Amino acid sequence: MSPSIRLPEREVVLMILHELGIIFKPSLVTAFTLVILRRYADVCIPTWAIFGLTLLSLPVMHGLTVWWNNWCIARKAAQMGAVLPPRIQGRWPGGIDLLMKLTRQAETGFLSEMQWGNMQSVGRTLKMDVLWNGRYITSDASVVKAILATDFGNFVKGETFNTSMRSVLGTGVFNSDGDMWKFHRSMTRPFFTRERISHFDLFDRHAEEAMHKMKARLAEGYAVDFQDLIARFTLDSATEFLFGSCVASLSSTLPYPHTAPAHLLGQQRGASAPEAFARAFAEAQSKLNFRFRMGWLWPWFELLGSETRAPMETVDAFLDPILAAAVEKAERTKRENGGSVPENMEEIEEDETLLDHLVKYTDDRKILHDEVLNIMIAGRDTTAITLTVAIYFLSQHPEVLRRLRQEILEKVGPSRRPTYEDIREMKYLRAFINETLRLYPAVPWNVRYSVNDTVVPSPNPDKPYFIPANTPVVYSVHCMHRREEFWGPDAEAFDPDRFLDARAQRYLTPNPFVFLPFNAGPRICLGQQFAYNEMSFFLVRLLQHFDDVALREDALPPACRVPAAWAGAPGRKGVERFWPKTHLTLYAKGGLWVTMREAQNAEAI
Ligand code: HEM
Repeated sequence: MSPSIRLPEREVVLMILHELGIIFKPSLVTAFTLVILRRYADVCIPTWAIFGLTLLSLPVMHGLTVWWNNWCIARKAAQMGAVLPPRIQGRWPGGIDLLMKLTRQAETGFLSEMQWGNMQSVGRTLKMDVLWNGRYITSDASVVKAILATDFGNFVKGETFNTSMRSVLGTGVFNSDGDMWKFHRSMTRPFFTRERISHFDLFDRHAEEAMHKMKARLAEGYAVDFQDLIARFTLDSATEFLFGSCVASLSSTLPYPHTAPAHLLGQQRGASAPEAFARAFAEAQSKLNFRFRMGWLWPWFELLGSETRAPMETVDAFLDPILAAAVEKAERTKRENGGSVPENMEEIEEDETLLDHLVKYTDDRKILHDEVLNIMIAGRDTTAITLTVAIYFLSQHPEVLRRLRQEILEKVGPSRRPTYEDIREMKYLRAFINETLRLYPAVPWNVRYSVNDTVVPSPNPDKPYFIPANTPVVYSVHCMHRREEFWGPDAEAFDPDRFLDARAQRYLTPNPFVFLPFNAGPRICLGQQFAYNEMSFFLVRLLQHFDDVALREDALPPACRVPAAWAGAPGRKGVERFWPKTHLTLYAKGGLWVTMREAQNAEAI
């Protein structure tokens, strides 16, 4: 067989057969019934009529099924004393125009723009019918609270989500439910103790290298793509934290802006293994996002082979030797100990990495692979994009930068390494990070599937919204974080003080579910404290070295610049100078190119 021929994955074939079965079942039943009637009941039906009725049965039965389903839903809602949320319907059959609009918006629009518009016009929770399938969409904190916490058992990631994500996430913690999820979570949780997550040596080495790299490039007279730089920092930190050996992505050449001379741009061509890994990782996540948007239709786009296979081959080529070495090391240790396994698996030795820890639980390469990859996705891109947006905000708000530096210099001074206690006491720093996470949460959109028929709060306390079993409920933390009723009339403004002044007591304290960058309930982010420490540490180090940040839009390729037509649009769309996009996590289109000024005299701010 020629290597260029791509065949569909077995899973994709099965899904398509299943869908074909659903679509053509009415026609098959009609044809079968008519043939039986003609043959055995002597009913005179000409062949052309059998063909015609079989064809006609397709739209008729489909229409009847949709009508019947809607009728059942309305009846069950009434029985439960509930109502249905407002509905967004397309003009074309099956809401295909909505799907096209969603796709176009994802490509050319501002983050969440279409759904934000829908929610502003019909309400915080709505139902959208795409391809004859209803999905609920919400930015209501009380609904999100029900999904994630109070009615946790009734909302799962679900089989549909699991299947579409499996070729990348496997059955790791992000992509499993029930016992498998509990197993992943319980074997990973002990690793995130305070002692572990405040080992700052690791961050310090990589942060110093990142500063050094940045200074060298700035000295050459070029802007730096901070998104790329920080992704290397988090990749090196994550691999060292997870595997005990870092991939040294910071050691290879940083990208030059597209305007640099050809000989410099040429240096970037052959990507190093870590770079290839990072790129493949991002590509695989983009494919997953596409699948999610397409709903049940996605397998049809992968008839010629899985879209994630190529990027995952690159990812696995990078991961597999690391996993093999860890399993081998664990087996060696076991042999040296006369074949015994540690008695208390929760006990973690001083120099133990997460992978060393995981191999105590299992030597199943697939489980190890999935778990490590999930933690990489969970921990690396989220932290990197939050720091990227943080730097963007520093470039736009010099007064915030000045206050932040002041706090850093007062607390830590111009060169000392910050400690865990320093970071805990730096209130403005925490408020700054929170405000960044509020306006641009790293996971802006998420989804859960209902297990049983259920209800969630609506604006009318006497009439909750009904949600039928097995329905996707898509929740947007990004939209929730911008709602005026949850954050006040200045919800769209960037202002870290809202976490420190009376606004915190007024809005956040009585309703903590309005701020959920790390999720909530039993599936709350395991790495939250690790992330705060890593991000705080990096920001302290950065502002000890630099005292000014300037955004360099001229270094962005023109296609990645914010469209001129957005100027003056309502909300953040009208003011933003970077283009926020999302696959599983958020990213800045084309990167975030900046120049920074080295601090000459840190005491003189
Ligand atoms: C700014 C940084 C971070 C943000 C905004 C963030 C956000 C989130 C969110 C929203 C979820 C829920 C996903 C879902 O259930 O669908 C999550 C889960 C998770 N996060 Fe984080 N995260 C961050 C950093 C980290 C780090 C550094 C690690 C580990 C090194 C980590 C480990 C995890 C894990 C293991 C889960 C899965 C929890 C579960 O499903 O039980 N995260 N995170």
